[in-house]
Amino acid sequence: MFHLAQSLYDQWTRQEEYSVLILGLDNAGKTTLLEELKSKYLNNYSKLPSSRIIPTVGQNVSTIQIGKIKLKFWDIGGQDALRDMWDEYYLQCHAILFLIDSCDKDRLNECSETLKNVISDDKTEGLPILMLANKQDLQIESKMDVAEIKEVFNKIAVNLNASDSTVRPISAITGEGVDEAIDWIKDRVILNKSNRPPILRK
Ligand SMILES: Nc1nc2c(ncn2[C@@H]2O[C@H](COP(=O)(O)OP(=O)(O)OP(=O)(O)O)[C@@H](O)[C@H]2O)c(=O)[nH]1
Ligand SMILES: [Mg+2]
Repeated sequence: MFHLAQSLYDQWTRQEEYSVLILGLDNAGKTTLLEELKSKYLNNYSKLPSSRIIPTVGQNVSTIQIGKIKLKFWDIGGQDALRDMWDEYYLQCHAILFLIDSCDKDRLNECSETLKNVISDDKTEGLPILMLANKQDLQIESKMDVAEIKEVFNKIAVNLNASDSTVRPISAITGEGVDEAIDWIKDRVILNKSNRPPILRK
């Protein structure tokens, strides 16, 4: 009887945990975004100043609580030589955040080809993909607006049959658009949970 009660209690108190991969070219702002998430959603966390964020070789991981679920973020290095390792994470994740540097027109092609590789991998099939047009706070001439970025990136997602995707503006530095991005991800991983079930944590 005790064991039954214990197992029911365990089931009620367990929380669903979903993994979210943060991908994008080097310099897109992935680690800056993770820092912003930690400072917004973790108690007593002081954000690293931008000057102390260095290019990622490997990964940074952090878990935040959003309502009743946990979102575990994996920020992976985006340098060319590191991108071959991304696919090792695909089967374990529940959603992808793909960051685009809105001010780097010169690398738009490299960026879109990189996204194509991610979406066309069988292991990402059916995953929600949120494309974030980052660095919207910068007021420089070369900045692409969200409509321009949508024009390129929505087409990629549609042509490659990404099941659920959208493009949103964001600034990882000021935090503008971050709550909306998290809401989108939270809703989508829950909607997709029969395809990619969460891990249950005590
Ligand atoms: N103005 C502005 N600068 C940003 C923003 N996000 C990131 N940056 C800057 O962009 C540069 C690269 O940021 P990172 O967070 O290190 O980029 P990353 O995608 O993690 O790069 P890798 O680790 O090499 O893959 C840093 O100088 C950041 O301060 C943003 O929203 N606005
Ligand atoms: Mg980084």
